[in-house]
Amino acid sequence: MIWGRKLDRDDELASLRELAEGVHGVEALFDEALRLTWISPSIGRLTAQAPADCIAAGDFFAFLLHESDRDFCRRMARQVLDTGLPQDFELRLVARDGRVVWVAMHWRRRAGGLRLSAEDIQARKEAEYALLETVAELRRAQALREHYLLRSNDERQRLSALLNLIRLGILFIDHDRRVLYHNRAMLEIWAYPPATELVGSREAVLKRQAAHVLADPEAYFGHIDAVVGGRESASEEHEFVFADGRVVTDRSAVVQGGEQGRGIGRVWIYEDVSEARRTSRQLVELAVRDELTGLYNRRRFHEELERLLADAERRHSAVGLLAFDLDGFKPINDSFGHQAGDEVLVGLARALGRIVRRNELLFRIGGDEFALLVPDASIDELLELSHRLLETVAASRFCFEGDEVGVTASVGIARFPANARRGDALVAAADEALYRSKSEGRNRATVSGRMGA
Ligand SMILES: Nc1nc2c(ncn2[C@@H]2O[C@H](COP(=O)(O)OP(=O)(O)OP(=O)(O)O)[C@@H](O)[C@H]2O)c(=O)[nH]1
Repeated sequence: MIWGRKLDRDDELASLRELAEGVHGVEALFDEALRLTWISPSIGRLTAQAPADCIAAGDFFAFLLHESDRDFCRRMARQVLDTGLPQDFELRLVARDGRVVWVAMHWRRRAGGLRLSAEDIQARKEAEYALLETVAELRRAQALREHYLLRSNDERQRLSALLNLIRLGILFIDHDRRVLYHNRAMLEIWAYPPATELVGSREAVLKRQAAHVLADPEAYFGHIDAVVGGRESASEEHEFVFADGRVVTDRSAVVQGGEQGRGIGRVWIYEDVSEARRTSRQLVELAVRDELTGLYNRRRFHEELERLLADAERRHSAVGLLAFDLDGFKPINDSFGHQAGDEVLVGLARALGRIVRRNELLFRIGGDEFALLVPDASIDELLELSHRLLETVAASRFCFEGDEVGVTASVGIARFPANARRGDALVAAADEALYRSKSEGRNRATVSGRMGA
């Protein structure tokens, strides 16, 4: 029987060897001390080591296995020896040139030792590594995207807070003429209730509101069509007026970006300039008004004179100039003080303001000198006006320190084009006539005798 068993084992070994020579994977046999007793030639293909060298090395584990896997593999092999239960696991061999080769090992008990079948899984491991690398890459990309998304959300929040604080109205319209963004100031300027949400609304919705609140909606829509239809990427500042009197400006620009740089829409910026316009009007008024009497001053006199003469030249009409100066004004200053003189000037300006017509312009040229410009006036009308003026001045009475005082005026009359064709010559002609009134006794009007030149 013993012989018979030995014969069986030898036969088995022989046939196993024969089989193993031809198979692709590695087959190996170990004795009870875990010494390698035989290994198939295919180990050469895997590790470039000859079977005889593997056996001669003594310690299979130290000779062929990756350093990190040796202890584990020894432990498992011993376990198979002890328990008789087969074990499958994957680990790394190290080839002669130092290359690492992954193999799937199958250890099982056999009479007198262990049998190992190992299969090359390097290609699968590489595929797995590549897959893991791709997954890791994807995760990194996703993490990066999430990071940027978070940052862009933060950025958007910051921008939106900023845009809601500024006083400029901002409206962003996309290519389909829908609202993409607006800030709070835009709602205020266009008189929407504060919580109105316009994002997604069509331009037609905005036009309905505009028709409601603008002084001249049609003119404004014409402007919008011209800007949008024009080729300009940025529009000039345009001023328009609301029905409630507010003055607003708009500007717009195409926002670049999107596919092939065709622009992603148009941004409109609105500014309520009512206050600024009011202030600049007031400043202009201040510059052309006499501070004491509130009448137009010398500067405005010259502007209006030139304007009226140009107009009369075009229309072949006349312009009358009444230059007048108070008589006996200085003694009021001297007797009752400058303040009293001021009151006389203010009182007379008020009284004279009541006798001039809408188209006649009254000026304080300086000191106690005044002027009246009268468009389209005949000489008779100018004389008649001069007498009313003289009467008004003479009839004005003032009371200082219990004394009633008054002044008179001397008037010089000149006409365009009869006495002069230019502004400075007309002023000189009127002054000349005024001087004559003074020298001939005051409180009178004299018509210029100059010939127009
Ligand atoms: N209170 C006051 N006096 C002024 C002002 N501007 C000029 N005057 C004074 O007005 C006076 C003008 O002088 P005149 O024209 O010689 O005075 P007048 O007494 O009317 O003399 P005639 O024109 O020759 O009749 C001067 O005493 C100036 O100081 C002003 O704004 N307020």
